[in-house]
Amino acid sequence: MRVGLLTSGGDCPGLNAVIRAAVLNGVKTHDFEMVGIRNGWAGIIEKDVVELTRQSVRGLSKTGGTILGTSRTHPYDAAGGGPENMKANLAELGVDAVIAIGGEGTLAGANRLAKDGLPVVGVPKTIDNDLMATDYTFGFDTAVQIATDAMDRLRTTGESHRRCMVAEVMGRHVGWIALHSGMAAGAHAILIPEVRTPMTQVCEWVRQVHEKGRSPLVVVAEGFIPEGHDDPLAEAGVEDSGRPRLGGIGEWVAHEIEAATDIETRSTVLGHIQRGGNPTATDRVLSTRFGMQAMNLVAERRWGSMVAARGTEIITVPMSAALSGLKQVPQARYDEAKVLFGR
Ligand SMILES: Nc1ncnc2c1ncn2[C@@H]1O[C@H](COP(=O)(O)OP(=O)(O)OP(=O)(O)O)[C@@H](O)[C@H]1O
Ligand SMILES: O=P(O)(O)OC[C@H]1O[C@](O)(CO)[C@@H](O)[C@@H]1O
Ligand SMILES: [Mg+2]
Repeated sequence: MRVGLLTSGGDCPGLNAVIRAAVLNGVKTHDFEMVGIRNGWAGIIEKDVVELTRQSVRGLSKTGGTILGTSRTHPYDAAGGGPENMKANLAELGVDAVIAIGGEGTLAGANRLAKDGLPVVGVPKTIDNDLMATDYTFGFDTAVQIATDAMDRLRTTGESHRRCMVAEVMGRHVGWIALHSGMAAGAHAILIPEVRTPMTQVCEWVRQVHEKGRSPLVVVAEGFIPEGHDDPLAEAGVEDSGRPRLGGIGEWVAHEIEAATDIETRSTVLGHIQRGGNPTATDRVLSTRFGMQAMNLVAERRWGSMVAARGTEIITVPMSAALSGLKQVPQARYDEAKVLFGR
């Protein structure tokens, strides 16, 4: 069999480790030939592929980004897309199966294509960790580690000046990165999209900490919805696809805190730094196990299914299971963290 791999949606540390593991397992266990499909679904539409050999994936698991490139090309709406065109292109390229590595948008497309008769299996990815049907996605641990390191640094400069420091982290719809990095760094308040924490409460926590002679650290997820607003702040506007480009909440929160408490406050946006660079060891292991198992699913012709993590096991679930909603931070997890807020 000749198997194509593609990465689609935002990049994420661990994508290259998935590619390497899938290729090694495909070649060594199943005697498959492997090709990389460039730039997500666009590579099938444009018939843009590259041979992947054992040598070409050597040393990849420790590297960030994706060697295949990525895009947000829509497999149905893009010119030249649609299941019939894509089937014909795969046949022309001699590709018998596709492993699609992506988030909920990519998996929705992959699921639809599988229903329309394309031989596709999925691998879930996102730093946000918001996909249902899997306990964790690779990239999340790396993002949390980067954010925690950054907050440790914010705390030493904050303590020196007795300032309040606000860190804005990624998390479009859910607050997993904010919750875990904030807890790891000993934050005095964590604000997430799932919980409408009032600013009076945040300012109270900040005051309590400052009165004890400490520098308060406030962590806010980019998707946190501030009081008086119906949606998260998107100061950079809206993309062509209609998706808001989030950002600005850290500055908003800092301004509110300073105005209400008179405590000098600074904000930092961690942004794409959280998605760049080498994956942590934990993410390399998860990605490697996902990549190997995805190739086993191809060998079993389990089209429409995807790999997932449950506890310490790698399991197989229907792709539709990842699309039934977002995996939000449960209220109980937020309440648990709240005990640590304030003084
Ligand atoms: N229901 C759908 N059916 C087919 N294609 C879809 C669907 N939803 C989204 N897509 C396509 O998949 C692309 C990838 O989705 P998206 O941009 O949300 O990234 P993702 O894979 O979810 O990763 P992330 O959001 O974590 O960056 C979208 O840009 C869009 O072109
Ligand atoms: O890289 P882009 O297209 O600006 O996307 C940013 C979004 O991607 C993610 O990193 C992952 O979905 C979100 O946390 C963030 O809102
Ligand atoms: Mg998405």
